[in-house]
Amino acid sequence: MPSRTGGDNAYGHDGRRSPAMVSVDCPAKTNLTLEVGPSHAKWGGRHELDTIYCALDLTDTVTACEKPAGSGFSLDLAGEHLGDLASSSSDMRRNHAVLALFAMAEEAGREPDVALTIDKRIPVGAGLAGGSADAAATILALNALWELDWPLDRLRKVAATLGADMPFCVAGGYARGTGYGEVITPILPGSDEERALRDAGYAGAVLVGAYQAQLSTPEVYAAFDAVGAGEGDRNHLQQAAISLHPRSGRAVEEALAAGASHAFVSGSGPSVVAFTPTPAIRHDVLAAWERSKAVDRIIAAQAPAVPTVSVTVAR
Ligand SMILES: C[C@](O)(CO)[C@H](O)COP(=O)(O)OP(=O)(O)OC[C@H]1O[C@@H](n2ccc(N)nc2=O)[C@H](O)[C@@H]1O
Ligand SMILES: Nc1ncnc2c1ncn2[C@@H]1O[C@H](COP(=O)(O)OP(=O)(O)OP(=O)(O)O)[C@@H](O)[C@H]1O
Repeated sequence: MPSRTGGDNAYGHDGRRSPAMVSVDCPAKTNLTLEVGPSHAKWGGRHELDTIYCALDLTDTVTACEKPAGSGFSLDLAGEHLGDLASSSSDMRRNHAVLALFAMAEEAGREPDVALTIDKRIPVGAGLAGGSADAAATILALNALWELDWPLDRLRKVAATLGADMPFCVAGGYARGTGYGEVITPILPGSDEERALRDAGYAGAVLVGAYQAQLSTPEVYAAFDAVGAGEGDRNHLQQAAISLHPRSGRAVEEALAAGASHAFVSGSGPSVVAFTPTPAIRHDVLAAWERSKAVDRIIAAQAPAVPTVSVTVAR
């Protein structure tokens, strides 16, 4: 579940002040397992999935503020690594955060008069669901800004109209995803399944190996249709991603050789995630990647993580 600061009494009932600004830190995701089945026309050609999602505390921050009635939306992007979002041809109206604003406005019967800012830290086009995290953050921010107080299920329904990963990103943590990835069964803290994931080493410190290069998710699924899953791969898209971006394969091998308890291509790639159970192993994975230049950038994170919602009330 998303956590919330600003105090339960800050807004929401008669006599209390309304939110003026809402900021949401939304985690990136990876897939601890990703089984890919056949594609279906009814899902626009998307493939059947059975996956265990895991959120990482590598976050983007989305801030939403009310604008004057009739003034429309605005979007500001900040960050050192904006990938293809930085290009002048990048259309703001196709940004996942803006699509989420439109979807929420329609569902709530409101005008999208909102100023959005995104502080981007999640690498773009990296298999880390950065765009989905921004959309999920926007949905959570508007739920608070507009004092909708919709339950998670309703927020997830809006998210599912926008993309496969988005319903997971709304609450993060660990969860099983089925359907085309949008049917979410949470794996709750303290449950047997959660303990099993932790015992298997899927918790704690991770290193994310990131790249300047992006991979297109549809192209990776198309490559999967051609090459299939690699033998023994828990991520069925790994072989396809590596066929398009061989450096990811080298980074996985080096992390495993350096002692990572798990190392794999994240989702559709090209990023690589390595679980590092001890400081010594973490040091060795870092050293291996730095020496070989198998990745362009190394980001430290923790797993799992949940979104946080911070509300500032009007003065
Ligand atoms: C690779 C993953 O990140 C793993 O969690 C997701 O499956 C992709 O999630 P996403 O980027 O939110 O995907 P969407 O935006 O819904 O779909 C983008 C494209 O990816 C492919 N796609 C996506 C999901 C899915 N179950 N099967 C697919 O084949 C389709 O070509 C689709 O047109
Ligand atoms: N807010 C956003 N952040 C990142 N990418 C965005 C955003 N809005 C639109 N996009 C577009 O979406 C494409 C995929 O970006 P994203 O970072 O979500 O990839 P990804 O992590 O590989 O996605 P996934 O793992 O969910 O398939 C990019 O080419 C980018 O232009």
